[in-house]
Amino acid sequence: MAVSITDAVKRFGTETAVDGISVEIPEGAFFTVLGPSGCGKSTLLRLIAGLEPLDGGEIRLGGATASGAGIHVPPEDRDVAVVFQTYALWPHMDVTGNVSFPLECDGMPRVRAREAAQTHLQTVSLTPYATRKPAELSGGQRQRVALARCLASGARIVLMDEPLANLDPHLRTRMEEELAAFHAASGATIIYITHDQREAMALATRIAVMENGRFAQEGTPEEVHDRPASEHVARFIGQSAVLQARFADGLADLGPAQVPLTEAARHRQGPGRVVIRPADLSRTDPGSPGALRGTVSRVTYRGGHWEALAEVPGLAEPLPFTCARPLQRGEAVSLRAGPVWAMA
Ligand SMILES: Nc1ncnc2c1ncn2[C@@H]1O[C@H](COP(=O)(O)OP(=O)(O)OP(=O)(O)O)[C@@H](O)[C@H]1O
Repeated sequence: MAVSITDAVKRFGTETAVDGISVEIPEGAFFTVLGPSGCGKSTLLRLIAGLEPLDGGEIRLGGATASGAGIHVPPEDRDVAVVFQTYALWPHMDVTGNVSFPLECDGMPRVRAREAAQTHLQTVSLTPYATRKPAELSGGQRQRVALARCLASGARIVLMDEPLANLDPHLRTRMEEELAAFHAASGATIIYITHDQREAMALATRIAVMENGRFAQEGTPEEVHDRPASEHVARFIGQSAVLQARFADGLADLGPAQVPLTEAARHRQGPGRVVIRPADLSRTDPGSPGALRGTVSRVTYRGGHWEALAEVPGLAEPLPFTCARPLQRGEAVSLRAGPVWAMA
């Protein structure tokens, strides 16, 4: 395992920012920690980097204890590089210097360090900017300098704290592709923090959804999206309606209609809740069996398709669905659901 965390605890005064997290992060993973502001994401990253001491538990990097009872390996002695939201570039050095300087500090002769920097700048398509100062670069280019510096460090574990947060949406999408390419080129284990679930889904091989200092769920993007373990996870990842239901014989009785459960949820019996996402809903005839008949309450054009909500009498929340043609508020709509995921 690249990173093994066992019962990690970090307190600030009376507040517990990290509250007993355990996780195994395999070599080469792109591991995303997703959660709302203040849930403890940055603190967890700082613990892994060694920027904060642990109050309890253990962190092992590459099999060796880095933080634990009586042990705290300093950040510079961990095989870890950190990319921050603010890029942390040296303003007085040019792009090449920003990449080569850490290598020189590690004892590499100046000429060799600058040659190595050029190779990494080529990887992130920054060769034409090698002699510019950070102030003469766009946000995306500055972030690429930070990535080149990471590549140069040769660190096997790269920690990224919302590295795209300061970029405009268009550039974010492009940088996501560059991060995926960076991951492939470096083969490093990446631990990536974000509160943007779309970004987490796009990049991660595994996602942990964090809530109040704990991992509410950890798994592949498909697992946390399709089989959320709790209402918090269901609501944090993608659009959904979470509805009370009664389960029997592979069906969820929602009141107005019965809908089929997914294979993995078919064993459920008794009361519980279902998660209905837009992909679970399709238009149907009002008279067809299982039809959920309602009224369109909101319509948003999303370029090529429309996102809408339907209020269905007897359901506590509106159903989110997508449609290929324009709809009107107040229009009658019939939807067929399923198979849908069930929670206890
Ligand atoms: N140095 C500190 N001293 C005191 N409290 C702190 C310190 N660092 C973090 N905290 C508290 O710990 C909690 C978790 O903070 P953290 O920065 O880890 O959250 P986060 O999930 O990264 O939030 P954001 O997405 O807003 O950056 C917060 O309530 C915060 O106020």
